[in-house]
Amino acid sequence: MTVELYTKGASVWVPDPEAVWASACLLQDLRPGDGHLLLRLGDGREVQYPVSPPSGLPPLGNPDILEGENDLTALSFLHEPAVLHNLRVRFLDYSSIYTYCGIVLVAINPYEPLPIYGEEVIDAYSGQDTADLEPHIFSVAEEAYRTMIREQKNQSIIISGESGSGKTVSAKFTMRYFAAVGGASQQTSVEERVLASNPIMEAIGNAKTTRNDNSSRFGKYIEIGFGRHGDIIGANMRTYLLEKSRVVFQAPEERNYHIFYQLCAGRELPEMRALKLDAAEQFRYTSQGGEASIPGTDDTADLERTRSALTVLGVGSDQQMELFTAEDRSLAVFSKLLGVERAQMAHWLCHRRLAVGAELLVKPMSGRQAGEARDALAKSVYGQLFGWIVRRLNTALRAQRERPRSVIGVLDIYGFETFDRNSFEQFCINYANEKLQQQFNLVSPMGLFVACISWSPPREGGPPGAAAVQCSSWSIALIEGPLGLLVCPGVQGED
Ligand SMILES: Nc1ncnc2c1ncn2[C@@H]1O[C@H](COP(=O)(O)OP(=O)(O)OP(=O)(O)O)[C@@H](O)[C@H]1O
Repeated sequence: MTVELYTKGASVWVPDPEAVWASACLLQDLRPGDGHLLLRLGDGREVQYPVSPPSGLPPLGNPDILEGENDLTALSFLHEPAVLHNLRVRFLDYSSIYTYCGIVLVAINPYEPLPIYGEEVIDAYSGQDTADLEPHIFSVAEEAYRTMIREQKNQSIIISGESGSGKTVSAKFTMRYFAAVGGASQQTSVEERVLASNPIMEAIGNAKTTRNDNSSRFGKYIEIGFGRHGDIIGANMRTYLLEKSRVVFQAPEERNYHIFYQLCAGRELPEMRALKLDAAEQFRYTSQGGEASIPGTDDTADLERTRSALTVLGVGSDQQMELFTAEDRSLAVFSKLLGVERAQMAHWLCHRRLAVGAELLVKPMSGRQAGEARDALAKSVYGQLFGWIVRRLNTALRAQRERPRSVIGVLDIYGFETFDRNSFEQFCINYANEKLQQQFNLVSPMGLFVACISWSPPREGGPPGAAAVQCSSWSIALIEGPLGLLVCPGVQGED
């Protein structure tokens, strides 16, 4: 900070226990040798604020004319209070959840449906220069689409943020956008199939956590393939790091994967009776979290949604039943469903084989060891099923007529709940450079970034987003180079 800027009338930000940062006005110039600033706070109080120039000075406020700027990089002073204040003004005063930060789009989770994703909005962004339009997730999608068409180069959109911040919803909106702008020229059902993959992946890979009722418990990278006319001709999905431990253990107030509750809820349907299921409360693997149902969620209706999406993707009802017949609490039913002899299953769940020299010994396991073996089997079966479904979806989504000319990849990545500047930079290095470039083999790995932000947990009854821009534990990562500045939530905490 330049000491000369601390003149009478200038505004500064000072730490505040309530509001995190409070604006204050300088009542006199800072003179050489001064050990404090004379400030007037927002409530009218005059205070002497200790300083130690040149480095120990409070951050300067931006000129009023820049209040609510739609691009953070346009601010004269870019620091934590300036960023938080600007996002807060945009969110609370302008009802804008989106703000640019150079090539990064910052998205605040509104936690309520907004009327800003309809077809008329897609039309407004389609074919437009995004610099002329308000920040929006569609502007990121449009930018990727236009650049891909113009430069015939693959593009990528990286969506990151903490759990519950809105990554999956943002990724879905980008796909909806591509389906709308890339589907009109040819009457193809590819875009329908791309969208149909969402409910299926949510059923088998999402679960209720204490932070998010519909939390994706796996990383997802979806590549949409476009033909020479810019139309969607196929898609491919890669998943990684599925949280398999959830299959056998859930923390209080959390659930196992949605599909289990959907199947239990639909157990009375004629076609489901063969599964011989009970209520979810009756099974160890679906009841450890306590509450088996989620207010506002109808598991039976969701089962229908999952099944019709499977049908759209060409998984017939017989095959669907094969998928669902994976587990049951009763050994007899379980063995029958898996097609394994019951006595053998019982034996090998309770015994293990040891090689001692040239001899093979069969030893009984303790109760704990047998429980662990059962859990390991359950996790493995679920992991295999998950992989099978992803492969099956990819077959249904694969481009049929021609090889895609170019692709847009959307990476929806979770698990950075406590990332600070260093770990975020590490994330960028790992995912933006190495993984995207080498593993995903993208031509243009430094794509567009969407940073989703929210507060955690959402505050009941509070004004949406208010806490988001006040949370003291947030950190700001200043990333040099093409990323510009990214605002990311720091460790969990409420104001
Ligand atoms: N743009 C939005 N408009 C309305 N509601 C939203 C929006 N984004 C997120 N939400 C709400 O927030 C919830 C959590 O969002 P989402 O599931 O996308 O988070 P996430 O970052 O993918 O979390 P996780 O990492 O746990 O999967 C959604 O179920 C939805 O209710």
